[in-house]
Amino acid sequence: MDNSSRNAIATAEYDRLIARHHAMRLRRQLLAPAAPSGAGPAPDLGYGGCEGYDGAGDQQLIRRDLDLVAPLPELIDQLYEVMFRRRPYLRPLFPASMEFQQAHLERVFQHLIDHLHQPADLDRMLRQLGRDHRKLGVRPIHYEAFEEALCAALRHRAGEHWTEDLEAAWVRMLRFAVGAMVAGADAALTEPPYWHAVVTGHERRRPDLAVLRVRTGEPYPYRAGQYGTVEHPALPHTWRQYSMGCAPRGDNELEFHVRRTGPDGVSAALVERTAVGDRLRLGPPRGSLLPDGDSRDLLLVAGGTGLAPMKAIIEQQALHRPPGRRVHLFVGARDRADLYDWQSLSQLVLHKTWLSLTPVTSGRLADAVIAAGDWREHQACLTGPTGMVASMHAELLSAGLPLARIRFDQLLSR
Ligand SMILES: NC(=O)C1=CN([C@@H]2O[C@H](COP(=O)(O)OP(=O)(O)OC[C@H]3O[C@@H](n4cnc5c(N)ncnc54)[C@H](O)[C@@H]3O)[C@@H](O)[C@H]2O)C=CC1
Repeated sequence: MDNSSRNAIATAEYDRLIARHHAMRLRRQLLAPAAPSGAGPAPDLGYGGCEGYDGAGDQQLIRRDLDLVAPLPELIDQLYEVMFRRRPYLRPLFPASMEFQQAHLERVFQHLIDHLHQPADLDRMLRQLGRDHRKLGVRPIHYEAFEEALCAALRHRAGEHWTEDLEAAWVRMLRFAVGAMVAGADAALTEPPYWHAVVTGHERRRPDLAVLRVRTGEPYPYRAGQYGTVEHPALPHTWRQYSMGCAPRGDNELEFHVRRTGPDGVSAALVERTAVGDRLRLGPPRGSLLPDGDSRDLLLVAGGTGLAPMKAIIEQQALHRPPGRRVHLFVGARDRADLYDWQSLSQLVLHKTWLSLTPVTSGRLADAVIAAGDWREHQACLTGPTGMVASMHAELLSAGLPLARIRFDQLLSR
């Protein structure tokens, strides 16, 4: 059997699994006593929200003994090895190549450990993650398998230095995270776990870059500046994040800007092996680049395909903009030819006195932004390569912009 038939069978099986979950979800909903929408934590896990959880205490314990179990990539490697050995039936829920999955989990663990003293912020992020995990067919039982494998991996790595205290702190952190994820998944019961989409446009703007338009069957409920995950039929169970490059529209059409990062993978498939009429699946929207209820002037700094969410934000501002707000967009590109969306940006900027657009195609993007003005009273949003976001972040902080007013998507940067 060739790869594409195998993939087709795997996808069909997966679709059947998801359909079963849909049916169970519906049944639960019909049988459940009326609950307010967005309600509640999963009662079976007894998740009572983040109140009462001493995240700062666990953070201290975990950090104190982190060397015993570090480096994280090896801990995670062992965790998956144990999990798939003990429960091989879980393997098909994961992509063929585990490399990205492992790196993603490493970022999640690191983010958890770094922010455990702020459980309320984590709670919000984890609920979104739980909502997102519905597309994978993840059930609470899978989290048990994960916890069992994590404990085995921790013990193995710490060896004779293992202590009950250390394991207990990790387990509390994990259960807090799982509780929030299950609560997030349950609160999203009324929406599909993923959306079907058909490609309606595919423009190869650079040898390694395409701008795609897709149309979802059901409305895709996102806000400008958010991102979603995309699965290509050639790579089942492999989901990659891309920001939506237009504001929500009535016709359910979305835009994605995709640069190929390597020879294989979802980005390469989307750039090189995708055509109008192809079908994709989208996971639920995530991210909170643009804060609600703020009317300050906006400083938007985008590097490369980081332009996509900024374009969505500008389109949104053109529709609903707090009175008097000005918006400054800086776009960094490797060179002029790499300003792949220039035509559309120039159109967007026409007749908008509140919007200014500055391309930066030589020198450091951060230097150009800092030299161009006083940003201390602005709300800043940063998107693009991790190094660019990090340097822009540091420069804006030292130029006097408060930390709370510099936004970027932490788990998005590679
Ligand atoms: N919402 C978001 O935060 C989004 C983030 N992205 C990320 O943006 C990146 C875009 O990649 P490309 O289009 O290939 O960008 P690119 O490599 O073409 O870089 C774009 C700009 O960033 C600057 N830059 C690149 N690396 C830098 C570094 N280490 N330090 C300072 N400046 C740097 C370049 O000089 C250039 O001006 C990807 O990593 C993607 O994951 C993409 C879309 C949305």
